[in-house]
Amino acid sequence: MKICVFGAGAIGGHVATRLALGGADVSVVARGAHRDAMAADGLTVEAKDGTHKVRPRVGSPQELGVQDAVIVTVKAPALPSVAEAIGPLLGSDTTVAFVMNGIPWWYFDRHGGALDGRRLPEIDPGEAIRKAVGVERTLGGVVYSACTVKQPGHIFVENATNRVVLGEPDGSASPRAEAIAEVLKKGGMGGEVTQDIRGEIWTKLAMNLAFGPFAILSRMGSGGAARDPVVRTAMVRALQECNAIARALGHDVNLDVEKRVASISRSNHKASILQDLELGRPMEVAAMFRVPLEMARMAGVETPVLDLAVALAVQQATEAGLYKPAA
Ligand SMILES: NC(=O)C1=CN([C@@H]2O[C@H](COP(=O)(O)OP(=O)(O)OC[C@H]3O[C@@H](n4cnc5c(N)ncnc54)[C@H](OP(=O)(O)O)[C@@H]3O)[C@@H](O)[C@H]2O)C=CC1
Ligand SMILES: CC(C)(CO)C(=O)C(=O)O
Repeated sequence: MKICVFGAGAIGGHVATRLALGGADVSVVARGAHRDAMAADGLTVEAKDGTHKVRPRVGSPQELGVQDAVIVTVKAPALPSVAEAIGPLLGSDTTVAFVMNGIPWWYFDRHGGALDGRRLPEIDPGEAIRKAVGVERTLGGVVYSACTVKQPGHIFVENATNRVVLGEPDGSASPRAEAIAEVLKKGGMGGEVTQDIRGEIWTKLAMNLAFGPFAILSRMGSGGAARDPVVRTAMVRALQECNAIARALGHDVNLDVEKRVASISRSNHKASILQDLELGRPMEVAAMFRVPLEMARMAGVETPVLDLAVALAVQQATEAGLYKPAA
């Protein structure tokens, strides 16, 4: 199976390595020093199950040509640049899986009900990615793995259990998702296929939406912020509000909020969106914060704690020049 990982940074580098270990013919699209290092010396992944070294092909979409599957693993603000470049990788049967955090551009496609077909212009300005890829090629994806690019060409994986969940926007059984999941499993990463990918998206997003704004406001790792009892109570309420949005949108998400907050309190992890703020990188504010709250309004759900925390966090991101609210 010919698979290209587009945006092979921390997560994409890990996924590309697992796909290569699983026997796929893997290539990567990347940029800068990290791309140059992968082209020169291959990709090294330092994980709990060992250090793995693979040599994916590194090139531009024109050089790599049509693929069986493309896995997109950029941060959400980079999607317009993916839309501009992805064309040469796509043939009539190419599957494109978006394995990213936050609400995806296709969320209301093939959704059914009153909200079916709603567009999310904050996530896909000008519908660039929709026009470039099309929903018929699209698979949703959620990833559980804590990865960083330690140095160009070298990915560090913090946690022992890593998995990717894939699913069709229309909730159907999916041989094309199964095919990718199988290769990931052979490569040593959990690969699962779900018939409720939106429920999976909300389950993961709850962590980003409920903890990310407090990380930005406190400038602390989530564990540090959660040790303050007032902040901890606010986090519990924020998670309850996330549950309520997901349920109002029809997903049987019922996170054990106390358990999740207890687990984040023990962690030293610094939320990725705070890392982006500190490093001056465009922040995934639309996909992780603003659009989910827009969806709460669509579903008629009140989210007072999230509203305040997100409004203050968005101010910080805007002040830093790392997020520009849609006009
Ligand atoms: N890292 C983690 O532990 C986790 C991340 N996620 C999610 O996964 C997604 C990816 O995150 P992560 O891997 O951390 O991000 P990274 O920034 O590490 O990786 C994205 C890579 O894509 C590259 N890129 C962006 N646009 C292009 C382009 N047009 N052409 C070529 N390369 C491009 C970036 O280059 P450049 O650096 O030059 O911008 C970067 O190397 C996000 O949605 C994130 O929230 C989910 C779970 C955990
Ligand atoms: C823990 C979580 C989900 C949110 O803080 C995260 O991993 C991140 O955004 O970095």
